[in-house]
Amino acid sequence: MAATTSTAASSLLATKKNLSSLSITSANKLPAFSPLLTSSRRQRFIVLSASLNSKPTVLVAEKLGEAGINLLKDFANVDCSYNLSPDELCTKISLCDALIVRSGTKVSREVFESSGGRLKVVGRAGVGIDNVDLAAATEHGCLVVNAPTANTVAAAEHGIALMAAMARNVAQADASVKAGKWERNKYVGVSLVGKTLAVMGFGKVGSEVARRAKGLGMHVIAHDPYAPADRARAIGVELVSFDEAIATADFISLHMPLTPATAKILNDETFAKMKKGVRIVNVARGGVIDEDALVRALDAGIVAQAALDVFTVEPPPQDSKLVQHERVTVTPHLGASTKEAQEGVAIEIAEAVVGALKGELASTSVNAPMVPAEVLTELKPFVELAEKLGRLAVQLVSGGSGVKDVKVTYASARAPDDLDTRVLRAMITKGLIEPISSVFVNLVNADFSAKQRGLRISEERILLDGSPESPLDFIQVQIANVESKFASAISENGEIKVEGRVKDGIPHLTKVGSFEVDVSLEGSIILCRQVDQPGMIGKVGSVLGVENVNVSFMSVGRIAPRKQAVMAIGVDEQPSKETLKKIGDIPAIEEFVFLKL
Ligand SMILES: NC(=O)c1ccc[n+]([C@@H]2O[C@H](COP(=O)([O-])OP(=O)(O)OC[C@H]3O[C@@H](n4cnc5c(N)ncnc54)[C@H](O)[C@@H]3O)[C@@H](O)[C@H]2O)c1
Ligand SMILES: O=C(O)[C@H](O)COP(=O)(O)O
Repeated sequence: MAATTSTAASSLLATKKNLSSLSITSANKLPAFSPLLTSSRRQRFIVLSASLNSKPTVLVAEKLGEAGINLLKDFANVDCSYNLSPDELCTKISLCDALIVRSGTKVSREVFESSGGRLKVVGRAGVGIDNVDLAAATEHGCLVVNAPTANTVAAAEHGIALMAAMARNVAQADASVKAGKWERNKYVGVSLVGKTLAVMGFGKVGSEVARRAKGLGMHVIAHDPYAPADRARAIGVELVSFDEAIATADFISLHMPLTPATAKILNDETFAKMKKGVRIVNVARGGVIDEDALVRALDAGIVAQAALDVFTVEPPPQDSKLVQHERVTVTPHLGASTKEAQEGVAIEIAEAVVGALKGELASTSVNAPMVPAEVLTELKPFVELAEKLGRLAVQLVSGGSGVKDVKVTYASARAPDDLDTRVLRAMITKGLIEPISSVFVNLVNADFSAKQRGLRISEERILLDGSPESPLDFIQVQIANVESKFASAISENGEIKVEGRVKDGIPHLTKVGSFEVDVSLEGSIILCRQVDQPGMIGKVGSVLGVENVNVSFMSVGRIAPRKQAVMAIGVDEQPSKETLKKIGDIPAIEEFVFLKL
């Protein structure tokens, strides 16, 4: 199934190469982008199985709830292979369309490279995606989705459980009783009520921890540079600076993602700023704490106790000083491990992966724009228009011109923040790149692919008066600093210009250079410039008719009667080279180009 005939939504992720430029002047000289992508980075196209009759294959590399597995099986071949070594994963992946992991599998660049372009989606059955090389996924056009909500409560409950257990020495006392001791004085704890808890990272888990801690009578403050103050206020939590949070807290609970900015955010320097006797809970990621520094802070008495569910290396070495420390309570990354959370996560991720394999946009995508379904439905014909304008524009460029600067103009009566153009830009990029390279472009890798080629795409809005019922009036694509194989496509300002609109749900080409035309963007198009005179439509039409090429649409745009005109002819079939030559031989035809959509 060609991308041009797939649904708009499926063409966003499932894409098909469509090498298509053909012109009598330079049939094989395609315009070069600069710098060119090295061939090793080029990707093969895969048609997702929804458009073929075979089922896709999903590799489930870590234990997933049964409900999720069943959902996957309805749509795909499911290979549950746990505990694969990195090499085994790389070997298997070339046979898989999707991969589902939890936190225990490293989805490295090698995995994407080994997939040979077949892997279309990685599903992280949980929140943290620090085990997935997102940059590599994006470069390979592989969508990454996660299951961000189903384990929130489980993680928050585990954080609270660890905090309470730590404060009352539950784990240590349990071990002591089981060892035959009865040490009531040794395990006197501290109370939670009235204590200050600093929640570091006020996202989904952090907010739920804060809510519960307030219920326990704690004074809760939070630090999160990106959290809205009104959400914190609504829960009765004050947002404070990092330094204030760590300096005033009796308990610090970590709930931020592991990123370059948060790695080892608790270290010697920051421990030194804490209140003596502070207690630390970590159900986020081990890497946010410098674990050696934590041992030093425990030994120095700065940190009274720590309760840890996560570690820099999992499982941690058995002789880890931190794990063995008598004032440290540990669990083996159990935050998300409740029956309820695991069923929820399994369903959430299975639905996201199946949706992505069907070419739908995922609402939990991590490396692609998340566009609500209703917005996408409204944009659907414009998505198609955008890709086709990109395809047409680039095919008008003379070979060797080096496409670098593309300006896209959206004319709309909608307010700028009421029109999400990310999908449109991605589709224009796809249209610009695919006809002249072997790279496939989708919503995930469009910006990356453009950047790789030094292709600068600038966007501009024209705000129109009137009713904003339709999201867009027209889209214009201009390519600057290039020569055209069809000189009439160059507008007054010296740029290749094509413009299109959606009419009755169908994308139309409405302007080429300075010439107004009107041809529906279906099939392919022949553009001819001729001297405006009677009989031209008939002459070209009869050449095509003799060759059994069906004309779907014809439109003539002219500057003035009997002067130059551009004729746009929509054709269902691709005319042979001989047919195109016969059109070129018609005396009044000054130039023409065949463009494949
Ligand atoms: N132990 C487990 O089994 C378990 C279970 C669920 C989640 N988690 C982990 O918990 C963490 C939070 O998960 P979530 O679902 O709440 O994610 P989330 O994205 O909803 O929240 C993370 C919050 O951290 C904030 N943040 C980012 N950088 C920060 C910084 N430098 N300082 C302070 N805050 C910062 C973000 O603004 C966001 O509000 C993640 O690391 C996740 O992987 C662990
Ligand atoms: O980020 C998460 O969702 C948690 O750390 C859970 O990880 P898990 O799926 O490996 O239990």
